[in-house]
Amino acid sequence: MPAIADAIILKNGAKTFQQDEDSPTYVLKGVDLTIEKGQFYILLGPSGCGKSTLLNIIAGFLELSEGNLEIVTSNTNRDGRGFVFQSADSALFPWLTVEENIAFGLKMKKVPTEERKKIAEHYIKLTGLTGHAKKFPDNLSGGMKQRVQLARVLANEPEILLMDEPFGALDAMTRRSMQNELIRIWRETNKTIIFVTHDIQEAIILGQKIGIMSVGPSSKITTTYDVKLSYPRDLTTAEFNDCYRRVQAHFEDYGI
Ligand SMILES: Nc1ncnc2c1ncn2[C@@H]1O[C@H](COP(=O)(O)OP(=O)(O)OP(=O)(O)O)[C@@H](O)[C@H]1O
Repeated sequence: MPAIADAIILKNGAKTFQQDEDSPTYVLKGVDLTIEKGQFYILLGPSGCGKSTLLNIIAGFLELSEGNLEIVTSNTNRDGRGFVFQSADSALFPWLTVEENIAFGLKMKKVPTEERKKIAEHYIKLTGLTGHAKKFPDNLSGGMKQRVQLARVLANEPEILLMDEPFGALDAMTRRSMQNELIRIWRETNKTIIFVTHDIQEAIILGQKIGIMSVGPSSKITTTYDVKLSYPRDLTTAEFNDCYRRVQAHFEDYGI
């Protein structure tokens, strides 16, 4: 048995949305991907290349047109995967408080009230929401709303977190602090994370491994890049800049 188990293995994955079988347009084609358990993996690529499509396939929201996807979790249903959307506004229920939003999935699973409360409290603390439990989403900042969304996903105890540009709509300072928070939470929970972004700096701040996608159509992961820098990562160092240049060079090869 390998020391580190694989969590996600995709072989020769392809996706086409076109119904016309004679001339299918492939959004994704020939995608190979292996993500280890506990790894922080970044899917990095230009706008429209198919990052969200690939993440949605891994989430089980979309079917592959070709290829084979293996998700290895001890949980056999979709609960093994938790999805954090780009917009917390559309993901949260505005008529529920922070703690009710976080406990919502548990309520649906008929977890007893006391246990629900305990679990919600734990994730409120973990995501830095202490003191905000009784507030409604409309009374929270964008960063706080994303914390609630993350807490709600974590409360369902997924082994794999799938995050689709979750900080894309935040201002630069909030975004930086959320990146730091996410690294802390990842290290405390040992989750496998797949994080989609088109921002090279964000990819290097967060990821252990970066899967670089080519421009679509027929996009695939052309290169994987191991980021060897220790956490927390310092953007001002020569090592960080060197890493940035190397990743950027992959895109320059494609004229982006
Ligand atoms: N349901 C769909 N039906 C038809 N085409 C789709 C559908 N979903 C996505 N596409 C197309 O697939 C391509 C990839 O879209 P996708 O949203 O996955 O890219 P992305 O890399 O996540 O983009 P962005 O960074 O802008 O969010 C786009 O050309 C898009 O128009």
